[in-house]
Amino acid sequence: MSDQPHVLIVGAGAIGSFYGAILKRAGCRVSVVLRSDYDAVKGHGFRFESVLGELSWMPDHIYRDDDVPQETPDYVLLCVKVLPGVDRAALVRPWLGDETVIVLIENGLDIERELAVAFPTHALISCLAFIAVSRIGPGQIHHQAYGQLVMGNFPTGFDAHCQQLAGRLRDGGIEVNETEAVVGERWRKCVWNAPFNPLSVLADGADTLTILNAPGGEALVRAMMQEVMAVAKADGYPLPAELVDKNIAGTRAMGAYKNSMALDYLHGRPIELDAILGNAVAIAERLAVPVPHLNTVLTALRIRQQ
Ligand SMILES: NC(=O)C1=CN([C@@H]2O[C@H](COP(=O)(O)OP(=O)(O)OC[C@H]3O[C@@H](n4cnc5c(N)ncnc54)[C@H](OP(=O)(O)O)[C@@H]3O)[C@@H](O)[C@H]2O)C=CC1
Ligand SMILES: CC(C)(CO)C(=O)C(=O)O
Repeated sequence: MSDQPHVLIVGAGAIGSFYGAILKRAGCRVSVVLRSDYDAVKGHGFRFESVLGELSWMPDHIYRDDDVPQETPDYVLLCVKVLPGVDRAALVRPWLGDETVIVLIENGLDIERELAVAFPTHALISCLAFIAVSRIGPGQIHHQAYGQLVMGNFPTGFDAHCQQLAGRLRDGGIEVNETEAVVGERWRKCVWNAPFNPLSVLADGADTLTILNAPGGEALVRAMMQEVMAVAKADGYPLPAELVDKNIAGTRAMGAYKNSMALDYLHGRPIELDAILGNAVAIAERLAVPVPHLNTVLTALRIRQQ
């Protein structure tokens, strides 16, 4: 791998263009594959308003979906929404060389398997993003807060590719927490996402405090968190009992917040219901763990989606 790694981002929306900006300022060559934002980014690059200061940047290469790559990337970052009917393996396949490392920065549970099965000889890195960032116009991004990543190889480990990528992200100013058990970290994050993201949609785009302060709201969130923790434990990833209290206190301290699913719903975009809640319920069914609250919320949203 070269001293100046080449990173290609498939799905350079809010998350992809943000971490692309960080890697660019850390000295990587960073290219993107774009659809709707192609003309805007070709014209003026990505424009950022960020709490980290000036992050606007111009990619080294800007491709459309069906272009032929001009150089083989060391890392392909996949940052599309995880939605039914989106063949994520097909999205990355044309851009991979034999040695290219696949990196996922996406929400959800059990979302790595599809890529691991399609590309068994490629190193696969899975990342969880703790950040508030959104695309506010073509090639225009608003980064409101945070930015840290949790990173590890799927299914386990933290290899030299992780070391190199984490080093570059840290050079660019981002905190990266290393994990040898990224699946357990996905469960930990899901304890927060599985109640708050779907409930915000059922509540018509509500923020976190509206959910918690509604009569019975906090009790429902707690019940859903407990159920996710029970499934995680049955799956081999026990989480500390105090995580629920910690999540509630942390969410209250953060103030009113609209998560990524609330924003998708409010903008009329598809929501990642299966990746975040459907997969948790599917694993619960497989492991015979009762999850009545998760099931009810999932079903209510599926009815709504129809
Ligand atoms: N935003 C946030 O604050 C957070 C997001 N996440 C997670 O990160 C992931 C990415 O979310 P986010 O960046 O917000 O989503 P965005 O919708 O902002 O970005 C997704 C991008 O993927 C692009 N895309 C989809 N299909 C293709 C394709 N075939 N070829 C090229 N580009 C494609 C979209 O382009 P187009 O416009 O053409 O559809 C869009 O630019 C999700 O899993 C989300 O849950 C996690 C934590 C926080
Ligand atoms: C954790 C949080 C709330 C933001 O990083 C998220 O995952 C989301 O908005 O879906």
